[in-house]
This record gives sequence, structure tokens and C-alpha cells, in this order.
Amino acid sequence: MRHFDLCVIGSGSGNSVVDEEMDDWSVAMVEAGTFGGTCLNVGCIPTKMYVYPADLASSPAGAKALGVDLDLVDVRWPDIRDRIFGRIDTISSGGRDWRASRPNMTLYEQWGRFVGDHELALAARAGRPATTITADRFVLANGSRAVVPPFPGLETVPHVTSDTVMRLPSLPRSIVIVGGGYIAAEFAHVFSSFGVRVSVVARTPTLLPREDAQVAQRFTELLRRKVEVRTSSDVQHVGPRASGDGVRLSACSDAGTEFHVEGDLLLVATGRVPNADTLDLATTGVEVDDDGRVVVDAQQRTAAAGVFALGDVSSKYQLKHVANHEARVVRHNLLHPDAMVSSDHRYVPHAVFSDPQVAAVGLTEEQAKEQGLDYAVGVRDYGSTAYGWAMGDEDHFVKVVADRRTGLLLGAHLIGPQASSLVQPLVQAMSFGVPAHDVARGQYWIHPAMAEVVENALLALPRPEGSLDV
Ligand SMILES: Cc1cc2nc3c(=O)[nH]c(=O)nc-3n(C[C@H](O)[C@H](O)[C@H](O)COP(=O)(O)OP(=O)(O)OC[C@H]3O[C@@H](n4cnc5c(N)ncnc54)[C@H](O)[C@@H]3O)c2cc1C
Ligand SMILES: NC(=O)c1ccc[n+]([C@@H]2O[C@H](COP(=O)([O-])OP(=O)(O)OC[C@H]3O[C@@H](n4cnc5c(N)ncnc54)[C@H](O)[C@@H]3O)[C@@H](O)[C@H]2O)c1
Repeated sequence: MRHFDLCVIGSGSGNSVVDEEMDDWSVAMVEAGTFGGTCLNVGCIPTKMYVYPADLASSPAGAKALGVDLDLVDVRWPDIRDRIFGRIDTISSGGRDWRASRPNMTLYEQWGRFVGDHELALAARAGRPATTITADRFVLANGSRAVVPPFPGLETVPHVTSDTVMRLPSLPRSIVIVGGGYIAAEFAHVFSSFGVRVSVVARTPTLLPREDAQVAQRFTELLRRKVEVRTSSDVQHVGPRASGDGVRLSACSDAGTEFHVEGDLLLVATGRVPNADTLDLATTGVEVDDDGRVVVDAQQRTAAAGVFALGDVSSKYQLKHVANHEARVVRHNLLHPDAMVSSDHRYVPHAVFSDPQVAAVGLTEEQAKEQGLDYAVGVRDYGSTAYGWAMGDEDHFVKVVADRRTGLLLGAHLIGPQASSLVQPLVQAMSFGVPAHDVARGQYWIHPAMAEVVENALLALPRPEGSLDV
């Protein structure tokens, strides 16, 4: 049985755990799927590479009101798809080949599961025999997978998840999306912008239900202008349309009304679960919580000595920037066991790349209220700033929540163009403990840039006693 200094399961953020400082370690990397993991192959990167052309394709609608008449002539789905995967597949295979060529590294492209303490069985797979390896240290970086609820009739209709929808041979004429979270919001934008008729069915009263309520409400209203959105609705049954093809989804609203939506294809976007259950962890001492996540401490250590975990398999965030941060912490802690560092999950931002974009960090107003905090809120519309006038914006806003006593930000919630970038100075302020008024008045804000809406939302908070408005 071959023994290694380190074994990493999963080549997503797990891949970045191993660097040149480990050149004198023997390392096994185990990857059963496509090298590079979710973000590169079926997640963040290809979705955003679809969102950008979707933003272009949807621009005629906004341009008309500004006196510019544009026509969308065509959306060449095969060209869009092939540009994206022509780029991504090359990065994945290049990364794989580089890793496999490292003298201290053995890449096992096989499915791994534990059969004992620090002992991993690798299943046989096309030309690769079954084997078992051991290692002094393990990193569990094996991610999460899409959940497909057992909707009655699902097996009778063409359905996809985010894993498969991006490689469709052609654009459907219509699509039904079940779910109201990130993936539903992003693909509703992509497909509707490409001219596909989209119906979204969500069981919550708004889409993006974890956002600040004002943002979730506004997002739902705005998406409704472009696509059919059915909220507070439970899926009852799916089956083919009367014509025998496609999808007819039957659902029931909270008010008890039954309805049907139809499309060529069904996209199931109902969340992701950690892959901890697929590792047979019972023999290892690694603990798993009630939500199926590997339990880690602040240093990313599991309950089993020498076994670390990172990313979606152990993190409630399911975000790539969190997985990457945790990978850096794990790398440091593997290399410096006597001087370990902790992960910093204080101010984790996120963004939804839909139309409009949504971005946030910290507490929602509802959470601040629930926690009994003495808080103040500042809200400013994009349309109240010069750049907002330029865009003719009437729909979008920035909202900040701050501690009334200290003036420190508790949260920030943005809905509108470039929200994913505009949120960054607010993440910075929270991370470095700069009070809201100092962020607004302690630096220049370029006029008349879009970022002035952030400045103005900060200035809409009550001014701290004794501060000068200069
Ligand atoms: C459609 C979509 C869009 C997204 N967009 C964003 C975004 O814009 N921004 C953002 O921050 N996050 C986004 N995410 C989330 C982000 O992709 C994940 O949080 C991140 O990729 C998780 O990284 P990871 O290293 O934990 O897991 P992964 O990258 O999933 O890596 C795990 C790897 O382990 C392998 N594996 C699993 N089990 C085994 C086993 N037993 N044996 C061998 N190999 C195994 C898998 O094949 C996989 O390659 C998106 C996710 C999806 C699905
Ligand atoms: N921009 C980004 O950062 C980004 C983009 C896409 C995905 N992601 C990550 O991927 C993860 C998965 O995305 P997602 O959109 O699938 O998950 P999500 O958790 O954002 O949303 C899941 C949705 O499915 C609904 N749902 C769950 N079970 C259901 C059921 N049985 N019937 C009907 N509806 C049901 C939920 O109410 C929710 O609206 C996210 O948690 C996110 O972390 C991130």
C-alpha cells in the first residue's frame, strides 16, 4: 500500500493547497471528476462567461429610453458555448497535466472513500486499477453537489441542473426553472436575455429570500418584468406537455391555487449539499453536522488528527472566495503546525450576477432587528446620483446598516448595475473597522462615478456627534 505525506481529495480549491513549499512532500491528489472542480468547470467562471453576453444581449431594452435604438439580431448559442468551454476546458486540462507532471505528486483520477483511519480506497476506473493509499495528513476538499428533489414525474421529462445546462446543444425556446436562489436568478437572466421564454417557480414569497427583505422584494419585482415568476409555490408534478415533448409543471400556490407552466426544458436549481456523505467517514473520526457538513474548527481541522477540510464540504457559505481563503489557511497550517492561523469568516460578501446584480455583506436589517441591535439605516437610489441620471436609473438602490453608537457598518445591500464591484469598499470598511462616516468623508469619491451612490448611502446615516461635514 502506497503511503504519502499528504493526500488532497478534490482538485477545486484543494488544488491550491499544494505549492512549491511542499516540493519535498509526497502528495496524492484524488479527483474523480473534471480537474479544477466546480467553479472552473461548471460554476462561477462559465456562468459569468454566459452572464456577460447576456448583459450585452439585454442592452437594447435599456438603450431605447435613452434615445438609442438597438436591435438584437441574433444570439449564436453554439459560438457562445464554444468560446466559453474552449477557454475553460483548456485551463482544466493544462492544470491537470501540470499537476500530473510534478515529480512529488501522484494524481489519482478515481473515486476515493475511506476504509480506515487515514486509509483511502480508490475505485477502479477505465485503465486505472483499484488501489488503497494511506497518508499522514488528509485535506477533504471534495465540495458539494446539486440537489434534485424527487418531484413526481421528473424521470419523464427533459431536465438539467447547473452541471449540464451550460453545454446544451442548442438554445431551447422556453425553459422552466425551479428554485429561487442564486442559480435560478442568474440563469433566468441569461436565458431571458437570449430570447428564451423563462418561467421561474419558487416556493418562497420572494426570490433570493436570504437577502435583505427590501432587496429581495425589489429583485423579484424587477425580474418579473422580464420573466414569469411564480413565488410561494410548491411543485406538485411534472410531465410532458400535451404534445408529448417538453415539460408541463403543475404547482400549487400557498393560497391554494393550482397552476401549470410549460417549457421545452426543466432546470432544477434547488440548492447544493456537501459531499461529506460520499466519503464513508465513519471509520475516520471526522464529525459531520446535522446539515451534512464536515465539522471544522477555526483552523480548518476536523475532529480526526491530521485531517483538514475546506470549501463546500465543510463551509456554510458555498462560495469560491471562501473556499480559496480556507485553502490558504489549510496550506499554512499544514506547513506550520506549531503556528496555525484561523479562517476569517467575519465579513463574507456575496454577489448574484443576474439583472439586476445583487451584492451584500454582513447583517440584513431584519437580522440587526432580531439581534436587538441599536442600528440606523441609510438608503440611496442610483437615480439620486449623477451617474444614475446618465443611466436613467429608476429601479436600483444601495442600503447600509450601521451601529448607531459606534457608526461602524453592520451590513450593506446593493441592487443594481455593478453591485458586485460597488460593494467592495464597504467590505473593506467592515474588515478594517472604519466607521461609515469616515469611509464617506475620509477619502475622495470620484465625481460623477457610479460609486457616488455608495458615498451617498453612507452619508444618509445619522452623522456622528461632533463630526464635521467636510
Ligand atoms: C452554477 C454555479 C455558479 C457558481 N457561481 C459562483 C460565483 O459566482 N461566485 C462564488 O463565489 N461561488 C460560486 N459558486 C460556488 C463555487 O463554485 C463553490 O463554492 C466552489 O467551487 C467550491 O469549491 P470546493 O473546492 O469546495 O469544491 P469543488 O470545486 O466542487 O471541488 C470538489 C472536487 O472534488 C471532487 N470529488 C468529490 N468527491 C470525490 C471523491 N470521493 N473522490 C474524488 N474526488 C471527489 C469533485 O469531482 C470536485 O472536482 C457557484 C456554484 C455553481 C454550481
Ligand atoms: N454568484 C454566486 O456566488 C453563485 C452563483 C450560483 C451558485 N452559487 C452557489 O451555489 C449554491 C447553489 O445554488 P442554488 O441556487 O442551487 O441554491 P440556493 O440555496 O441559492 O437556492 C436554492 C433554492 O431552491 C429552493 N428549493 C430548495 N428545495 C426545494 C424544493 N424541494 N422545491 C422547490 N424549491 C426548492 C430554495 O427555496 C431556494 O430558493 C448556492 O448556495 C451558492 O452558494 C453561487
